[in-house]
Amino acid sequence: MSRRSAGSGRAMALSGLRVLELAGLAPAPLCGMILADFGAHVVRVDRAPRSAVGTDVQGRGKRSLALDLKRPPGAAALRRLCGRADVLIEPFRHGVMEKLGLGPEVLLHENPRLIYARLTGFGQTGKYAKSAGHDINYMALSGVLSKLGRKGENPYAPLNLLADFAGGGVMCALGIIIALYERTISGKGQVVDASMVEGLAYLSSFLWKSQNLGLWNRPRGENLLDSGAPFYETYKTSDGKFMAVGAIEPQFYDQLIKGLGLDSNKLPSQLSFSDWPEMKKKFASIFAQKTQSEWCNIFDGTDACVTPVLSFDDAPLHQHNKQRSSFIKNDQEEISPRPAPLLSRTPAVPSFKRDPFIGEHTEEILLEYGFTQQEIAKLYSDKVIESNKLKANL
Ligand SMILES: C[C@H](CCC[C@H](C)C(=O)SCCNC(=O)CCNC(=O)[C@H](O)C(C)(C)COP(=O)(O)OP(=O)(O)OC[C@H]1O[C@@H](n2cnc3c(N)ncnc32)[C@H](O)[C@@H]1OP(=O)(O)O)[C@H]1CC[C@H]2[C@@H]3[C@H](O)C[C@@H]4C[C@H](O)CC[C@]4(C)[C@H]3C[C@H](O)[C@]12C
Repeated sequence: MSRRSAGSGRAMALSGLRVLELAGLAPAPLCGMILADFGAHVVRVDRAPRSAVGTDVQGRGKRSLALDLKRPPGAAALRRLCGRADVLIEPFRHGVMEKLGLGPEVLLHENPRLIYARLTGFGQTGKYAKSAGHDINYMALSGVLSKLGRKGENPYAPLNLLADFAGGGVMCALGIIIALYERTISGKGQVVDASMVEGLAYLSSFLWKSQNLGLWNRPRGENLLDSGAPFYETYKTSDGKFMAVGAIEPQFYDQLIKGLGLDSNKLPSQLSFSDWPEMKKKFASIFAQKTQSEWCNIFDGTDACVTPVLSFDDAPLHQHNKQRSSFIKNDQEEISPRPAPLLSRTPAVPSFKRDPFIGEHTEEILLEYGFTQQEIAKLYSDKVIESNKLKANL
């Protein structure tokens, strides 16, 4: 397969890599989208019979094949596809793939080079391996949720960003890349058991390993980085917007104090925990006196570590983000973040086309993977695959 991405003419880091992503909820689609953004040929294997609408809003750069895995010819078709793929991403709880006869021992036996990535909440073993769950449950089990939240309040889940996407989608992509690198040496594939509980726990290594520093020994919401400190907080401005303050180091804290028009000689020391609640009130009353843009005029260009809290409407329009083209607009005028990180020679070149409809590429994918027209016709007549050309052409 070409080392160049279709349409862009530029080489991408993962060009030529064949990925099969079994359609799932949120984390696996992100994992597949990252690989696609960096040049992999990602096929999303959707369910047939297909539902009226898909749930994948992260289908950028992917193609869709609609296949009924519950029927033996459908499972057999996936086995054949896996025979020619580099990576399989499966997002079901433990046991589902085995029940379909598509467990790792089967697929790796047929293609020993396959990277079989299993992206789950609880992992492949253990008491909860077969239990349903969502981001908040995985966060809870990792220990991390207990650290999140304001003083006196219940633990608070910051959307489904941490377990689903950081500990799940991104960690799984990392596992796949590590396994692919190792395959260049051994020639062998392997199973990646990507548990979101463990992915997030690993991500929180800093919290675990800094416990002896005394950074977290106060109750939730009363520590340095968990909204306890006045210099690591958000503050409302006079126009109802917010500023984010992260002035941790003394030299940056001094600049914060200066920008707020305060005299450091008349204030308690920065790390006087008992004064933090009062200092917060003081900072809040000062921030409330000016608009967000007035505060930006004061703090931009300083090292006070003060930035505006931007809405989704405002973030793409901010001068800094515009200067780096940090957000992109696709052919449907939808705005989303540009893939990160930026690679100097082989950056990601995200697709600007709309996401695929379920089953839009069924036939072309099967042909590409070596199925004959007769075999495809049989799969159609057996109702094992579906095509969605009509909708795609509307
Ligand atoms: C954004 C919303 C999603 C929120 C995410 C949430 C916060 C999360 O945490 S996601 C992470 C969930 N956990 C995991 O992924 C861990 C691993 N997986 C699991 O544990 C489980 O899969 C499960 C618990 C998540 C689900 O369990 P379930 O019992 O359903 O599934 P499994 O046991 O795994 O088994 C799967 C079965 O399916 C069969 N299968 C699979 N593929 C095929 C196939 N090709 N053919 C045939 N059969 C197949 C398989 O064999 C298994 O069968 P058995 O059970 O018999 O063994 C979004 C949630 C809803 C979205 C909205 C909605 O969709 C409507 C709109 C749609 C529109 O397009 C977009 C807007 C929407 C409003 C949409 C918006 C968002 O996407 C949502 C809100």
